[in-house]
Amino acid sequence: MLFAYMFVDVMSPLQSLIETQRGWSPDAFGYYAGAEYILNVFGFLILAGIILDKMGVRFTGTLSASLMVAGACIKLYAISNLFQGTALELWLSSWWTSMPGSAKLAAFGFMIFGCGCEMAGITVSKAIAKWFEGKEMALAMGLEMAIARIGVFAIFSISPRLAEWISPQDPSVVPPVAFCTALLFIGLISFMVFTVMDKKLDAQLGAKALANDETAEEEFKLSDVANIFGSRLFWIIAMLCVLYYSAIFPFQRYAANMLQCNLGIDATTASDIFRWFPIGAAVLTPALGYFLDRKGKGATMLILGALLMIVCHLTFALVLPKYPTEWLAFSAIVLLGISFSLVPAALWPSVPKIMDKRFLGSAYSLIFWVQNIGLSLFPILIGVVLTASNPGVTDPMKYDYTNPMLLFASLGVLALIFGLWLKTLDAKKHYGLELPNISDDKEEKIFEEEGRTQE
Ligand SMILES: C[C@H](NC(=O)[C@@H](N)CCCCN)C(=O)O
Repeated sequence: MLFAYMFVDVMSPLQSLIETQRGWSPDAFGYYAGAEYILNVFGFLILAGIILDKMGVRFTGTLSASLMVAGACIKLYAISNLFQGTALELWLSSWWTSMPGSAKLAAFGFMIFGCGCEMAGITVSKAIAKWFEGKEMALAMGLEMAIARIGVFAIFSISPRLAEWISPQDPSVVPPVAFCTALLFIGLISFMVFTVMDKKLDAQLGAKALANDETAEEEFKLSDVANIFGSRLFWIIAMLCVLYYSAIFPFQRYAANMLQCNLGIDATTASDIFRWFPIGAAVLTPALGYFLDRKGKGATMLILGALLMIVCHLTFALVLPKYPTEWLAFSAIVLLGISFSLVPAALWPSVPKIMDKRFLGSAYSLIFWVQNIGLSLFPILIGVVLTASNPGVTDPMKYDYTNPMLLFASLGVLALIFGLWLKTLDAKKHYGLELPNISDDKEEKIFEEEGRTQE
């Protein structure tokens, strides 16, 4: 996942370079960036969940890593000199001319990569749920997410330097993309090593099940997908997820410019403030996972995370324009980082508590699917609101971000409502969302108590 998240953002700091080198306009860049989610939104993710539950973690993980490598290779070829002047490039450039042939083929590669990336995301979640059932599951998920956030932070720092590495006078987008493609190959090999370990775990679990005289797990059926869609709890979690993440990932794209416009600072200073957001989340998510494993309070963490997000986005919308100071922006970014630790740390480990093990893959994939719809639509909506709120503004340093930030804050309010609803339902129906994941202590205590009474 580290290498996948690095590949996702490898081109983000190189927008101006690809514009001068290959003629990608900001619009073309936007279409390319949105391509990551397209096939997922049009149903691939649903299929991915079914494949995961039918074929298992090992097959699906290998398939998803292979898709990521294939997509990355297509994108690398599209932006390389090798592709320039080929018959395919000339043909691709001959229609929808505002989107150069290289951008179209790169977007196609990114679509394939995006299928692999989200498929890998659900596979990893299911694999962690399997490996850490009744143990430090939230800590393991938190560490996995922390590593991914470090990847985002790292690639923002490495990518521009790699672009200048071979020829500082004539920077190119090829070395960073080639570097990340090579990392994805390493990721594929790592997953193959994991499949060997996972086979061993299955053998151990099988032996244990036989020893305990357990019957085989019930098989996944296609009708389970319909059952998930019919579950009110699924929809509450999915809505919370789409509303919360739509105010985070799309915000990430606009954050640096929003800070520049409010504070009148350059892009580097804005990035220097903003980078504390993924780093803060990387540090805190495993710590909160550790807390959740031992103390529980998952639903409360979701509510707190949504509340913090509302405070931060309202600060960016209403307070920062009036009191434009770097410390205020920095404080709000740090608070948002805390929020971005609370919600993911609590959300993903909650899914195995409310969904049956045999269709966990489909449950994750359907939540990702609903989330992907929001992630693909909200950047467009924010762009439209930003343009409509700034008629006649041509200087990109002079945008008024009040309305887009209020829109993000309102997503937080809706996420909060779903969080409160979830907590109320949990209190009534006892799904265990507020309970710790680790039951050993409890069992040991009961055992000790029983031992004492027997004595
Ligand atoms: C675990 C979770 N991942 C997701 O929500 C992914 N569906 C979306 C990743 C988007 C990266 N372009 C997370 O990262 O918290």
